[in-house]
Amino acid sequence: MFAMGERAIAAEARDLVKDFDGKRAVDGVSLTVPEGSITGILGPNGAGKTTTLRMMLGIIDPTSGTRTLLGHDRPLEVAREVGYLPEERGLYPTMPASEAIAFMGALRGLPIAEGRRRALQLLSDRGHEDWAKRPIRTLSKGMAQTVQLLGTIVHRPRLIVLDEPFSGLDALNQEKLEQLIRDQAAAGVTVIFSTHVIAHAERLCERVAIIAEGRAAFEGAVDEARSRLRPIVHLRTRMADGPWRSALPTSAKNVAGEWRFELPEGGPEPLLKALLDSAAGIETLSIERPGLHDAFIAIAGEAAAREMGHSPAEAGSE
Ligand SMILES: Nc1ncnc2c1ncn2[C@@H]1O[C@H](COP(=O)(O)OP(=O)(O)OP(=O)(O)O)[C@@H](O)[C@H]1O
Repeated sequence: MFAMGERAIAAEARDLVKDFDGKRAVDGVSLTVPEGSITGILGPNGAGKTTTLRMMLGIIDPTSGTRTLLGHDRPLEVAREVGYLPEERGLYPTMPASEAIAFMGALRGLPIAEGRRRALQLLSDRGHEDWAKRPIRTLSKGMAQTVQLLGTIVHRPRLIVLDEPFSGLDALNQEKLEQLIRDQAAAGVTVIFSTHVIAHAERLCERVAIIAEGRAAFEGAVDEARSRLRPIVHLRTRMADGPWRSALPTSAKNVAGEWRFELPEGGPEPLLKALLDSAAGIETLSIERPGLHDAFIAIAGEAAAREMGHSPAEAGSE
């Protein structure tokens, strides 16, 4: 394993390409995942997120490009140290929940007796001890998904890869999942997850890869994506007009009485001085840092953003 600055790298992809039947599904995606970080792969449906994750895990081979997982360039060699929640959820319907968790651990080399012990612990830590004996088919979809998620971490992997883990969960369970992801990262586990909901990535991720039409439009720190955009000024004044207007950039737009514009390079002081000198009467003034959603639009374009479930309301009902 090599380092990025002072940090070890848990996973890395370089120029991954995947063709299916002559059609390019992934077109040169690169990704650097520092150990212990939470990294999001963001993009609309069909962008190539699942295919990228499968290549990184070694489930499929890339047409070209390279990847390393926990220092190995044959990812399956480290399968026991990896947890994977695939997009297609599925557990044996007749298996009791605790058995399903232990079984998933056994598939990754955890002795079944230890798996059973940990399964009960994982369930009771979350107040779900009553689920333990219930066959999967008697659980709701969200409950079954939680069980599958616990099965993904029962063998205490160093790296977990979650494909669209939030979809199918209600708002409360999405929040619990966010906490689980944070707890895992705090314990030193590296987390990679894919999503088409920007809000989850914004709240959780240190780094993101924005994928649109198979290409990585951006890969790096969330802060770096956001800092590509200038802060936005919102201003309301009592006076509709006055000499202060010449301090506004020409691109300023007035939306229902409120001026909106990018903070000029020179910072807010010249504007503030002009407003005060000409007694514009400031009613409201705010300078907002753009969010990841604004950065996503700037990087991947309006069309890709429209395909994403980006509003908080949508994020809650995914
Ligand atoms: N096994 C396959 N054979 C043929 N085409 C495939 C295969 N797997 C994926 N594709 C195609 O590759 C493209 C990217 O799919 P992928 O599942 O990676 O996207 P995604 O971003 O994960 O989207 P979603 O969230 O909808 O799964 C799509 O056009 C898909 O139809």
